[in-house]
Amino acid sequence: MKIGRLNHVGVATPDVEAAARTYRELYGADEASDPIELPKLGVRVIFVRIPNMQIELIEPLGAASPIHKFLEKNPKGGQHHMCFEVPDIVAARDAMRERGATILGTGEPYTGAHGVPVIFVHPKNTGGVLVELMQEPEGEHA
Ligand SMILES: CC[C@H](C(=O)O)C(=O)SCCNC(=O)CCNC(=O)[C@H](O)C(C)(C)COP(=O)(O)OP(=O)(O)OC[C@H]1O[C@@H](n2cnc3c(N)ncnc32)[C@H](O)[C@@H]1OP(=O)(O)O
Ligand SMILES: [Co+2]
Repeated sequence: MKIGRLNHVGVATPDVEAAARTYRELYGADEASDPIELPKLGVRVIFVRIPNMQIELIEPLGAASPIHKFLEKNPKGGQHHMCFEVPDIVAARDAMRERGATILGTGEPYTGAHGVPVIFVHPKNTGGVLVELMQEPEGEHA
């Protein structure tokens, strides 16, 4: 198993609309989704679409949000994770385990913000970088 395309970089922020405005006004990145609330995932998201990848702006949603603590430590926000596509998320999870990595949560892939299954690998396994792996969307390389 080897990781594929960088699908998105996750950026945590206290305010996804304000952050999207910055990417539009400072960098001309003017293709962005409306805010999307994902209560089961504990985040509110705006996708800023740039060529070949996205910036996933995420703000906490609900008391149990997984990014609360991150924003306590980084009140203005910051780079949060990188997400790579894999052809088979279950095979990828198994390979990560075989290679000694810690899969976060229950260890089972679950549906992420793109409607496909994802897993997260603990930052300690990647030199302090939180890595998300996501099932390659259907027809990606059609
Ligand atoms: C899934 C929907 C969407 C998508 O793309 O589909 C998203 O990507 S939503 C993104 C938000 N969801 C997640 O991040 C889920 C996985 N994350 C987690 O389970 C937690 O955030 C976790 C365990 C990575 C950290 O949780 P927390 O900060 O509450 O726990 P700790 O303080 O114990 O952290 C342990 C250790 O990790 C360091 N840390 C925390 N967050 C990050 C980060 N984003 N990047 C790098 N390192 C991080 C933290 O500082 C601790 O380090 P230590 O040296 O032990 O103090
Ligand atoms: Co993500």
